[in-house]
Amino acid sequence: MADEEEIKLVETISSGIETCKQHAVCIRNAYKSYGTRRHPYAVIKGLNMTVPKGIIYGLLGASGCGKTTILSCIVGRRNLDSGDIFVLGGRPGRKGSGVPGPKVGYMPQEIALYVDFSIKETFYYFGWINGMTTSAIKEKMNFFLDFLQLPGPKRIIRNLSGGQQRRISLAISLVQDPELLILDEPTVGVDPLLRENIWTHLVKLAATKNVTIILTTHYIDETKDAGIIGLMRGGKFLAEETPENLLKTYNVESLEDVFLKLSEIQEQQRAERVKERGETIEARTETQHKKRFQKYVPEKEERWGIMDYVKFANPHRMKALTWKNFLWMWRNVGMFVFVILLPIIETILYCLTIGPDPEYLQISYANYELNFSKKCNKPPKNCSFNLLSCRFLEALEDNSLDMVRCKTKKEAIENVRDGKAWGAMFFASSYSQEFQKRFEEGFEANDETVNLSTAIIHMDMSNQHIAYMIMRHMLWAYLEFSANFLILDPDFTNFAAPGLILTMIFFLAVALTVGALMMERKEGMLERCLVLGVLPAEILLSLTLTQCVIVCLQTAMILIFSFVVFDIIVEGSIFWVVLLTLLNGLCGMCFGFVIATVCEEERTAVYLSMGSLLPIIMLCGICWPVEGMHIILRYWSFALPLTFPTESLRALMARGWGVQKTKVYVGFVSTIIWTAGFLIVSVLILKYKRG
Ligand SMILES: Nc1ncnc2c1ncn2[C@@H]1O[C@H](COP(=O)(O)OP(=O)(O)OP(=O)(O)O)[C@@H](O)[C@H]1O
Repeated sequence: MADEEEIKLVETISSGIETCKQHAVCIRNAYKSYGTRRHPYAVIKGLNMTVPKGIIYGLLGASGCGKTTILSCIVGRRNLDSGDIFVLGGRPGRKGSGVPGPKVGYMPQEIALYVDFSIKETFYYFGWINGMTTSAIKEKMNFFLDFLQLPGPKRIIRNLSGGQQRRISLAISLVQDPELLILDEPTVGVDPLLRENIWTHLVKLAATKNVTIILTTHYIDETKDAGIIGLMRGGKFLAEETPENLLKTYNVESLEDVFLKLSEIQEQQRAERVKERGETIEARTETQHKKRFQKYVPEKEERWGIMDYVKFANPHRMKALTWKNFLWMWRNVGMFVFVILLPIIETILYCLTIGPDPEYLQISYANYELNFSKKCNKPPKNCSFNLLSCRFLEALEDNSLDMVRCKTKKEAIENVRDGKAWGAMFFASSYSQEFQKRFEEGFEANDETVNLSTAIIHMDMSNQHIAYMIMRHMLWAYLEFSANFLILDPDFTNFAAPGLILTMIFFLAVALTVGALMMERKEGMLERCLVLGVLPAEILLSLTLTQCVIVCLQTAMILIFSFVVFDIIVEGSIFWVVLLTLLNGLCGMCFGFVIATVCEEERTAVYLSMGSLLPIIMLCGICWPVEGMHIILRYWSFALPLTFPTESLRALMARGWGVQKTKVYVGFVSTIIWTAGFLIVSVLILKYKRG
């Protein structure tokens, strides 16, 4: 018996769903909450909504009651926690439903327009997104400019009033003649006469073209012309009726009074239920809903196949998106010139600041072999051959060291203590003589000979880098002086250049894409485009295409300045160097996409991209060889996107290796894997990040 009842219940629900699908929009037992799983905040609580085709549906309710939430579920940008929703016969967001898509015109609450574009450019962009021809768009634009009393088509959106911007937003949602029109507060800030005209136009659209219109408004009485109004309070409808029936049933003068009466009744009922059963109406309905739908077996849905993910890049949408990106760049040309010049400035700064040895570092010395009467003057040039201390000092004296002579050892040490010199050096009075003796006797030389033939050095070690640099310089000078032996200078500029080139390209691309995508999200444009059926992959592809132009220019600038102007060594094929650098720019772009899609706030995105810069520079072997890091960090380092490419570029540039060497091609493979990974993650986040 119980089983029969259950079967009957399931049949009733299934046939109810079939009827539901005939309406333009049909929602049953909808629940939606925000917040966390532990602390949910219910906004929609068991809501039912029926919107027949070809009518105007006024969705009314106090601010914060959940109207926008319902609309975003209808256009497929948010998911219900439970319940059923059908829009134009399908479930929004499901394969083949057509929602999101051009069948739906959506005017969000935010302006959602590119404020740097003109009115005409805005119409063109949205028209092309919807697959319209340019002449059809022009015709529509002229009609709306006249109808909505808008200024000339060349006016820039930024310079229009708030009301004018909203009217353009309204016109844009109507441009493609959608089957379903969703308008979130279309008449805010609009002159009463124009509001009347808008309503007349909407009524005409519904009557003549069978367009279904759902709109929210705070002006209750303007909905007298709506076919049905839904009065929403406490996450559900108080009533869903024609305005005439509501006025008649409750025997009042205005819809405001109907709302007031229904709200009072709802409050009364709530109090009674709590008193009677000790539970709220919502709690009871929610429990019933759960029980009922646990038994309901949902219809089989068509699954998304792999080809559905691959089949993107619709030509008209790609044309519109790419055109929009280039136009946006053109409108912000100053910023983009700066972005292209930035790598040149960075390369120049890098080559001039990192690597070259510090110059004119003062060293005080006391040479007891010479008997100068003047205090602290330079060592004499062309001193006699047998004064070896003098020859050593001559070898030391170049741009790096400034040898300052002192009379006594004490004076030289005091100079170091006072911070006037980085080191003090002394030669005994018999230095040359003892040096020759030591040279002749070799290991046989006694301690006294060794001591007197040694140039003693005291260093100020407060700045280790400078101290080691001076010591290294002295050692070379000594080797040159003693054995005339030439050692190659291990140049830090050339060591760090590959890593720095990749870091510059990578992070400039990150900054560029984070900026572009966050801008789209901030202005509500992303949401608007997604509702029109633009695929996340198309948005990312179009951004990649446009940003690629910038990355190519940046790469050219960096490489020309590094190799041509600053003579950074490049022994290997320049083709592979350029290719690896460009691939890293692409990888940076995709990393930027991940950051921009993960972060809700622009500020968080900036922190995340800046915060990732320093660890990557430190851990990817850019400033210091990976082999010199702590063992744990070494493993961690290999899991970062710039480590292998840096090694690869270093091998190409310094060693002149070809791409067939493992160390080189691993850099390319690693970059490609990271790029694909970042891209997939960002497409998935864009696709599934809904409320
Ligand atoms: N993303 C979100 N995260 C958490 N809470 C949210 C989110 N979006 C909306 N809310 C909350 O849900 C409730 C309903 O919001 P919603 O925007 O749907 O109301 P509304 O009826 O459209 O309001 P208004 O008329 O002022 O636009 C509000 O209390 C709001 O603070």
